[in-house]
Amino acid sequence: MTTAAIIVAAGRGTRAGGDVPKQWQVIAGQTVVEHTLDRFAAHPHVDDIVLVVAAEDLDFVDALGLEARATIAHGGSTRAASVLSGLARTNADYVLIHDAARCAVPADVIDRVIDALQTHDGAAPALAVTDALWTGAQGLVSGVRDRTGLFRAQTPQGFHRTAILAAHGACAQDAADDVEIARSAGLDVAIVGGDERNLKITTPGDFARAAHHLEVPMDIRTGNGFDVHRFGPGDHVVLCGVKVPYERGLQGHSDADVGMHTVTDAIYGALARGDIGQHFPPSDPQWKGAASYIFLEHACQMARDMGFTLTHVDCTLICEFPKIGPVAAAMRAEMARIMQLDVDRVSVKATTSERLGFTGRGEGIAALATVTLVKS
Ligand SMILES: Nc1ccn([C@@H]2O[C@H](COP(=O)(O)OP(=O)(O)OP(=O)(O)O)[C@@H](O)[C@H]2O)c(=O)n1
Ligand SMILES: C[C@](O)(CO)[C@H](O)COP(=O)(O)O
Repeated sequence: MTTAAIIVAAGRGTRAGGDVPKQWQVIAGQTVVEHTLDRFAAHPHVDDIVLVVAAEDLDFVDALGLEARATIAHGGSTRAASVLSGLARTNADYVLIHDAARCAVPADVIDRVIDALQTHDGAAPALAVTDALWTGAQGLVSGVRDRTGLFRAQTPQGFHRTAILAAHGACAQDAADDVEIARSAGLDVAIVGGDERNLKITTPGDFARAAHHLEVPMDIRTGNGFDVHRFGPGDHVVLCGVKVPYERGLQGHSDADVGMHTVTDAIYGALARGDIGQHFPPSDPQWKGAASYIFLEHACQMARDMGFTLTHVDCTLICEFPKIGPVAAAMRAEMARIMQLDVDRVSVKATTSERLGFTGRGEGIAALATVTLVKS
């Protein structure tokens, strides 16, 4: 059995307000329609998607490249007409008719509708009314109604395609939803569990409520860096942006700031965007003697451009001399300034290698770094 989602998005959204109809407004990083498409595209039992849009909204479809994500159908002046237009564009066995404006529909609601279609002509999610129900007039409560057996209807409303197509054909007037049309044709429609997150954006306040339910997956990345520079003639070294007097200097094409290079490489690593040599080739004369903050600022800007926030940096310098302890606070402050980070998110520490190896013999300085980047 095949299943198609028919997402109706041809309304004008008059109650929601805004410069464009609600389904084309952006919440949580993308348009309402794109969130809704994501939900159905990610569902393992949905084989096909038909998106029904108003003819005057085709520019949005083009701009967002939605033809690549769904079959596009043209909507009508009523919701029922839009549904009928969508039904004409699929041959699937089951159809799930869904409001584009319910953009946070959870996958298990879709599951329950599809499951119930194995034993019913139709199935739709709903929530039992739990609040007391009153009638009112002139600002006063005029009566109480029994809430027993009352439900708040949601979508997707699922049906055997041929059955709902025939029901629409036989229904002369508009209806609130497809369940009403199905029932007027005598189809049995099962009620399955709905979900409060499956709200329909209807009024302006609903945008923030829906955005709250859209789970934007957090992307957390760590990157590591390692670098070595050899000692040579000189009277100071530059480490993590701080000039430290010493009897020798570090050799390198740039200012040889081994700490800053290591952190820069760690950021490129977390972004999977190569390394410092790739962005600033040693063969390029313009970087001869360059201050290394240029490299670090480039990596930080690249992270921002890719939507990441740098949240933490830990850099370890490995050397016997010069002693790092007295200048570590200045190094943290300078690194934090360049990276636009709070200083309590920047660690610079040092260790010796117990006089072992090239760092132990005082031939050079090595540095290690770990950084954390977050996109949410
Ligand atoms: N002629 C129509 C009317 C509505 N819809 C769609 O049906 C869903 C539910 O309708 P509703 O929330 O009432 O949307 P609008 O008609 O756009 O809202 P309003 O009544 O505030 O103008 C929405 O996704 C809407 O885009 C549609 O495809 N075609
Ligand atoms: C289909 C529906 O979402 C069920 O709750 C609803 O009927 C759509 O539109 P309405 O105009 O807000 O009733």
